[in-house]
Amino acid sequence: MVKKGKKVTVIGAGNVGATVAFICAMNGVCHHLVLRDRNIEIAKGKALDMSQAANAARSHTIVSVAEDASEIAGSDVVVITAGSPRLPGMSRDDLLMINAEITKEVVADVKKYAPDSIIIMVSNPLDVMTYVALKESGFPKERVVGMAGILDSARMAHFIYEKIGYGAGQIRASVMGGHGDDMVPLPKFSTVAGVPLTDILSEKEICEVVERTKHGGAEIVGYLKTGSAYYAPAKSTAIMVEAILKDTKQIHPCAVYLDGHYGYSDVVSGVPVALGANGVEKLFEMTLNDDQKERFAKSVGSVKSMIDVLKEKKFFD
Ligand SMILES: NC(=O)C1=CN([C@@H]2O[C@H](COP(=O)(O)OP(=O)(O)OC[C@H]3O[C@@H](n4cnc5c(N)ncnc54)[C@H](O)[C@@H]3O)[C@@H](O)[C@H]2O)C=CC1
Ligand SMILES: O=C([O-])CC(=O)C(=O)O
Repeated sequence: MVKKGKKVTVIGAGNVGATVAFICAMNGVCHHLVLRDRNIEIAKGKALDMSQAANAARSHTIVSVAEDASEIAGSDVVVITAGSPRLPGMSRDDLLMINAEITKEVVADVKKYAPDSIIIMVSNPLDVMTYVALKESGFPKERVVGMAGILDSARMAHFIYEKIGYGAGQIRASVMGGHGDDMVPLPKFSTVAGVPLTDILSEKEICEVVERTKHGGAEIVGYLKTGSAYYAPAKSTAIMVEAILKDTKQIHPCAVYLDGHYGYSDVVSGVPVALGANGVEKLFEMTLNDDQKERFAKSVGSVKSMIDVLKEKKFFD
């Protein structure tokens, strides 16, 4: 009997989505990778190009296009990157209404054709879109998870490296909270090969790293002009896909539904979770000091206020 292979669908074959697909195809993370986009021609061209790259890489991953939504059936993981990116001068929150409508539309297909999948949400504003995906799919909270914390932590690690000039690849930075201007970098939980960051950098240098991390996305938008970052976002997303498909149960910061955790309910925010075959296998509640609690409260509050805007507009009815 032929064993069923792992299937990953990426909805939104733009910069982030296509790069996620490319990384997964090159690394043979799944057997079948499906691209879906409202622009079918672009998706077809990219799928063909990637299929040829997979052959060059001797990867077993088959890349195809779902011209009809029904072709996403049987997906183990669905990555949603459909939506508009921001342009210079915009905040992620400015994408709220346009991307909420797109998310609602594509999640309806996921609910109908891939009801047993795990959704990895990427579109911005990330925490609110993860909430929208959860509510519109009706999936258990463990099967809807947003990508942001791995990216924000990687950015912080890079900025730490730029300050100290050594330890590349050994820096473990920690960021929690929402993926917005109020995100919560945690220098006290960050280390370089186990050496606390607070023993390596001065308070002023740490403040500079924290501020640059908070605006890490905008910095890249400022250079690219026509959209936002995609290499680090795509790699961060592929790490989540792999953790789920390989059932690694490794701990990553991800955006998940809080149900009393850290004292918050009915909201999504970034916290450390173990990812595995069931999606979010475990959520970790870290002991925060007063400053960290205050910053986390502000971040959760920003996400809640956007969810309230959607509720006021009767978006979920
Ligand atoms: N969570 C995070 O850390 C990050 C989130 N993002 C977000 O990811 C999203 C995608 O960014 P990019 O790939 O750079 O944008 P992009 O514009 O390159 O790609 C978006 C794709 O979505 C497609 N699309 C739009 N509506 C659709 C629909 N209804 N059905 C199917 N496909 C649809 C478009 O045709 C396009 O190909 C943006 O919202 C961006 O803000 C980007 C980087 C990091
Ligand atoms: O900055 C943006 O708009 C895209 C994003 O979320 C990021 O790169 O962190």
